[in-house]
Amino acid sequence: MNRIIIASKNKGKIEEFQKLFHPFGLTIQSLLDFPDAIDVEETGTTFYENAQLKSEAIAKIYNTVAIADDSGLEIDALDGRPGVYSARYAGEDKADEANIAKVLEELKEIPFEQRTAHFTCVLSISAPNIPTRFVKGECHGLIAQQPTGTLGFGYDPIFYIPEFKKTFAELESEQKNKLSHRAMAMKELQVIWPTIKEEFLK
Ligand SMILES: O=c1[nH]c(=O)c2ncn([C@@H]3O[C@H](COP(=O)(O)OP(=O)(O)OP(=O)(O)O)[C@@H](O)[C@H]3O)c2[nH]1
Ligand SMILES: [Mg+2]
Repeated sequence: MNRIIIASKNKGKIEEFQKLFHPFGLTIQSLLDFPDAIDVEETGTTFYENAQLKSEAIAKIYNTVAIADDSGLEIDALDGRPGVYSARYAGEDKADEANIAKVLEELKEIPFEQRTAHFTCVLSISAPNIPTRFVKGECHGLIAQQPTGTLGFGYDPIFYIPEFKKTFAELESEQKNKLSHRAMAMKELQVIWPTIKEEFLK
């Protein structure tokens, strides 16, 4: 079995995974290829719990290897918010602009150098009747005072990387895919991939 399903409906994530999985030489599908796919309820309180809910549900339904990504932005001055609630921070319709506006409003009194934050990405890998495995990645930066850039998705226009003097939304996908939280989690996945391949892709 050389097909895996990314248990996600987020177009931004899926585009990144199509590139990040390129070296693995696998056929990558996502829930966007299955228009009737269920919405797995994210009832967990951690990235690990939510990723596991998504990958286990999809692995079971499609009888295949499924990888889920649960990720979010953790801002120090906001005690880690929006965290696991990043997608729906400003409401159930998951609107990126409204989420950004809410974060900027909450941080308006906080000086730039104190706006430290990081993205976290937890990937869970599931297949029927095999215990789920996890990898995690982080990427650290600062929250900008206004949105800049048009690339990427989510909070990318306000996530500023001091090393590049650019937000994620100003970086080409090749650059973001070298340093992002998702890229760091994929690096870990690459390390355990030989074992997983033996166990999961029989
Ligand atoms: O600027 C960003 N650049 C990123 O690289 C990134 N990664 C995650 N996020 C935010 O965190 C939520 C995840 O929530 P989440 O893991 O539940 O995903 P989701 O609900 O969007 O899709 P799904 O994979 O669950 O179908 C997303 O919606 C985004 O708001 C990002 N924002
Ligand atoms: Mg989600």
